[in-house]
Amino acid sequence: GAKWTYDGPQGQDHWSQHYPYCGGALQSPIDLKSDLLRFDPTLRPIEVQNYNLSPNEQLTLGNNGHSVQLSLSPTMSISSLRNRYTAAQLHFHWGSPSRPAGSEHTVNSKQYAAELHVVHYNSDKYPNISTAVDKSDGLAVLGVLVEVGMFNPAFDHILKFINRIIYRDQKVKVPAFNIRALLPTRLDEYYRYDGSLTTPPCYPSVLWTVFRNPITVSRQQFLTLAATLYSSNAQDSASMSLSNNYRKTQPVDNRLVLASFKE
Ligand SMILES: NS(=O)(=O)c1cc(-c2ccccc2)cc(-c2ccccc2)c1
Ligand SMILES: [Zn+2]
Repeated sequence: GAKWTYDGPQGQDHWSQHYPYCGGALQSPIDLKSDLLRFDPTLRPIEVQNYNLSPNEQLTLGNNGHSVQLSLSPTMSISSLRNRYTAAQLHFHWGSPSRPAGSEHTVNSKQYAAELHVVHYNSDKYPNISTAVDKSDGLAVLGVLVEVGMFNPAFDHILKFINRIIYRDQKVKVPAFNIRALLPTRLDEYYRYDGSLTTPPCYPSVLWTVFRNPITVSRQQFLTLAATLYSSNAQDSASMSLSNNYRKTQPVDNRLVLASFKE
């Protein structure tokens, strides 16, 4: 589709001109405000299957100009939802080297340094992700807030290859690793709401699960993520840094935002 950016003339305030859903209802991300939350005791712990991939398996790490994304094995899934959701890819959103605040979801207006999204599609109902992406029960995304703190060994399985994909459309095969290690320890504490893709075409097709507890990466790891990639391709004369690739929080309107835990 038409190229879109996070800032400038094709920036997020203009997305709806080419992508009408971006100006519609059920948009993501949102601010997860305590006084909005409703505790729901029926929300079960998230159960993932086969996230512990073998290093003999290879995944594709790529720079799509808007984020760094890692393809995932179709043996991976979420098994605790009404339907089975099969993993497709994971990617990140982050701030900039000078401003480590680039998460998409915020908690009581606090913006974290970055956010990890693990994208799954409803494989009980749809044959592949392309048919699922615009269906109201099509996608389930696990959101993980990222803050700067302790070094994260799992995150380094991605970072050590990032200088191979500095330009848009560059890809590299990397050994798989335990993707579960990128999630927080507790999968029983999370926020849950109906939302959308946070990038164009902004389809309102995502069952969002944002874990309460952030993961940490070291300051050096954050700087590597935020300062290495370009959104421009190798041929472009003017290189554009890939940073601040987060959408601003959207109106909650009359949506229910559930929490699996009591504050
Ligand atoms: N942020 S997100 O989770 O809502 C998201 C989901 C998917 C997505 C991916 C596969 C199938 C279906 C949806 C793609 C992106 C994306 C990010 C950067 C550039 C382009 C697209 C972002
Ligand atoms: Zn995302």
